[in-house]
Amino acid sequence: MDLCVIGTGYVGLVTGACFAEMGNEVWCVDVDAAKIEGLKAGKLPIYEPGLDEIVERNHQEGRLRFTTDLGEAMAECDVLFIAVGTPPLEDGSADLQHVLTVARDIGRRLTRYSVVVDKSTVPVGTAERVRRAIQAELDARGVSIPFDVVSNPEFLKEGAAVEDFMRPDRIIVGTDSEAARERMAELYAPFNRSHQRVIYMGVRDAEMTKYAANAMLATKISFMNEIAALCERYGVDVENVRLGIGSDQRIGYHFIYPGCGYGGSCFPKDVKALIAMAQAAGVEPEVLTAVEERNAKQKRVLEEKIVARFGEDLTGRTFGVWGLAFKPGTDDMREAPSIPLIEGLIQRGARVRAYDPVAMDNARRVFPAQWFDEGRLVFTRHQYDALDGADAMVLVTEWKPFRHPDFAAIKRLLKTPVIFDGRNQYDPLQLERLGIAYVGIGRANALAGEESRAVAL
Ligand SMILES: NC(=O)c1ccc[n+]([C@@H]2O[C@H](COP(=O)([O-])OP(=O)(O)OC[C@H]3O[C@@H](n4cnc5c(N)ncnc54)[C@H](O)[C@@H]3O)[C@@H](O)[C@H]2O)c1
Ligand SMILES: O=c1ccn([C@@H]2O[C@H](COP(=O)(O)OP(=O)(O)O[C@H]3O[C@H](CO)[C@@H](O)[C@H](O)[C@H]3O)[C@@H](O)[C@H]2O)c(=O)[nH]1
Repeated sequence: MDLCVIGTGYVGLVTGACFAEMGNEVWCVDVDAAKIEGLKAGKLPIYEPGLDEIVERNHQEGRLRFTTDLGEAMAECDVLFIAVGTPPLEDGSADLQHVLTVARDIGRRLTRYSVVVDKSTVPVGTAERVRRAIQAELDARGVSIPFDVVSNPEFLKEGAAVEDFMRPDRIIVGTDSEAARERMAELYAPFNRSHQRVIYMGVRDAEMTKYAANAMLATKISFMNEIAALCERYGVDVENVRLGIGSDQRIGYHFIYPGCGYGGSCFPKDVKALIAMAQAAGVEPEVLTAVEERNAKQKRVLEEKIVARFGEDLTGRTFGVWGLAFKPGTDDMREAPSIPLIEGLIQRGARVRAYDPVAMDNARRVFPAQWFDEGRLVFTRHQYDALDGADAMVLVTEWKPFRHPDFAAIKRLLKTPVIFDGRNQYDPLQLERLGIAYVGIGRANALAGEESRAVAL
């Protein structure tokens, strides 16, 4: 099939590349000329494991093409994916300006029956707004061309995007049109070889399904982070509790890892957008608000633990931070817990030395240039350089090379052997034996103070 994917970010590029890999002819369109030029020259705008290989192969073989000219792409395609960003507005609701701009652009160029597929995460009712925006342009042109708008939300995770796209748990297709359903069935047929993965439903049902999925996952994480806080007060190791409850199939092991808060471009914004949708509909979003508040607190937890140990004023202290990206496997810094942590430490007078395997270029744009100029924030070439002379190590993102490090080297490099483990990667007892103080999230010794013992007794 001939497809056009509009928006060449994390979702658009993966969608385009994976459909091309399945033998389709794909045009990827973006307004960002530098991104498109880079892609034409074989330079990927994002880090995503395995993506470079399929982009390169399909580009070379002519199935995957890049352009800033939507008209050029639409001349050959009649399935048009919208995969542009839907960032939060001030009030938390989703900003649909890019989606609606694309809809108008499509309406100005439509020449034959086409299926417009909304892959961006959008509030219930957006497909209808997209339909109206396209129709308004057709009316302005004085032409009558049939088209359908389908909701096909994306569920890929960054860091595993290609794998998730190629082997999805499910593919949600929201449409009331038989013609559109047939096109989507044909397009997704290669992904259904082992079993049927497509779930058909109404357009509005599909739009809500995406938000409900992300909100449920965020709820599991915030719930677990609250349990972790309780565990600390009662001298309980939350890691044992996690294993204990995860073994119940009704709960499961996924998304119950406590940590220093969820980040990324999806959970924070989608929970906020769902809260805004609830408020607009007169439904009190009690659970969602709590999920959001717990996460905001959780992003301050590492700083609080550092302050509990070193005091409010961190002048003269240096902290070695491992991991900047919001999760391993990506260079995405959107809503990363490392941001408030580093800002908090530097504002308290500390210096920070940080290392991330792939996100340092993006992270450099997040923090004030002055901090780098003054040496208050240094990005190092190697993970161990970040710890050289630091008062403590802080693990924020659990990249694989951080999971089983050389603790003897860590102890040698640190001024005081203390590890703040924001992802509960390490064994507190092992570190204790090595003479390294350990502070995790919800671990039995996390407070290591009288307060925790007092409550436990
Ligand atoms: N990132 C994820 O893991 C993920 C997963 C599932 C769903 N989503 C959803 O998918 C959507 C896209 O997310 P993303 O992370 O890929 O965003 P992104 O910011 O990485 O990419 C969006 C791209 O759209 C381009 N764009 C903006 N306006 C355009 C226009 N008028 N015409 C053509 N291109 C335009 C931008 O230049 C950018 O390259 C969002 O709604 C998001 O919530 C994201
Ligand atoms: O048990 C867990 C699992 C995740 N996280 C954190 O949650 C955030 C999000 O992680 P993850 O869901 O793996 O990455 P995303 O790429 O943001 O993917 C989510 O958001 C996408 C965009 O909507 C959806 O498509 C995916 O299905 C959904 O998992 C990260 O900060 C993780 O560190 C935890 O703290 N504990």
